[in-house]
Amino acid sequence: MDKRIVISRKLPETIISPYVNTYMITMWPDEDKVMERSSLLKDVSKADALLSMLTDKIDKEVIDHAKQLRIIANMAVGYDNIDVDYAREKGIVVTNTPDILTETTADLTFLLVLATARKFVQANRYIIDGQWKNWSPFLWAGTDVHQKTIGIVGMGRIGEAVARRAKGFNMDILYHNRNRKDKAESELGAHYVSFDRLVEKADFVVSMTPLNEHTKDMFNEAVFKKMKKSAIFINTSRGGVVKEKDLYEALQNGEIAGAGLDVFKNEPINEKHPLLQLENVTALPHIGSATMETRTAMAQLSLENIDLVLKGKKPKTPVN
Ligand SMILES: NC(=O)C1=CN([C@@H]2O[C@H](COP(=O)(O)OP(=O)(O)OC[C@H]3O[C@@H](n4cnc5c(N)ncnc54)[C@H](OP(=O)(O)O)[C@@H]3O)[C@@H](O)[C@H]2O)C=CC1
Ligand SMILES: O=CC(=O)O
Repeated sequence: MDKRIVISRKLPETIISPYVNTYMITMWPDEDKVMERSSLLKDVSKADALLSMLTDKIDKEVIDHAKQLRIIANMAVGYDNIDVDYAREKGIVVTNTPDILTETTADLTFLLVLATARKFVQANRYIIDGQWKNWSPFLWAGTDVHQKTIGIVGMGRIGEAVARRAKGFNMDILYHNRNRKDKAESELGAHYVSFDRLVEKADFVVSMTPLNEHTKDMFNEAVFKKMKKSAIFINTSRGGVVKEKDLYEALQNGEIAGAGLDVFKNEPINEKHPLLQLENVTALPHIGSATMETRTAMAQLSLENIDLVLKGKKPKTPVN
């Protein structure tokens, strides 16, 4: 037992137990509090492996503190919280958790499409608050999802899984990527269009792109102005792809009809944030992949990657 794994959030014992006789494991004791920066810096200096969360900023400072770190296993598919290039420079492997969360995240994304279109959360709050006095013809009338046009920006693993759900609702599927996806076009009947055409034509604009220097703030004032006034914007990728002030103004001024948001620029978003005051926003606390099955699989894959690298083998899901 000479190798040390640092885990930056409390994980269930059942997930950790296969490794406790092989590795020294230092685990942050809190499930819902981010590991303090000072503890991260201190612990990483002695670690051979770090199992990080998307809430940990793994930047040059952290990497420079690491003296013998061989792997950063991020318990997420997105890795915009990690300076991957610097890790590579230092010979540290970075891994993520692709595929195993695809269907779960697509379910949540499509849930946001439906919930936002049908004002699900607002109608639920209305009945619980005792405001329902009568059935009436247009009470909480939303908009149809079936047979509408969905536009997916970032037609990758999750984007395609969202498109499969949209096909089941007889939707027209538009998508935009930097590269065309022939299989998605032939199997799902998805149409490749420019970003501008997608935002102009779609009834539901869904963001599924990773956050990077090219996608940062890609949904901004000019883009919201191009959307239909009836359009609904869904974001399950990263808050950083949206200029939230511009989104707020578009929603407030009726330039678009609604938004379903699982992710925000600063998480957790403050409950007083202007976006959360709008009736036409359905908001969730970054729970795209949050099912017991999927989160367990993500933690297990992260530990498998660590185990492989510490045994001198190739990890299953490297990003660098
Ligand atoms: N809310 C949540 O809980 C979750 C959020 N996520 C987020 O979803 C993201 C996507 O995950 P996943 O589908 O597995 O990733 P993939 O890498 O499979 O898909 C991302 C897609 O985005 C496209 N893309 C990249 N850059 C651009 C760009 N500049 N413009 C347009 N398209 C672009 C890529 O295609 P191309 O290279 O051809 O452009 C690719 O097809 C993650 O990075 C993460 O941020 C993931 C899981 C859960
Ligand atoms: O946001 C979640 C992820 O896996 O990325």
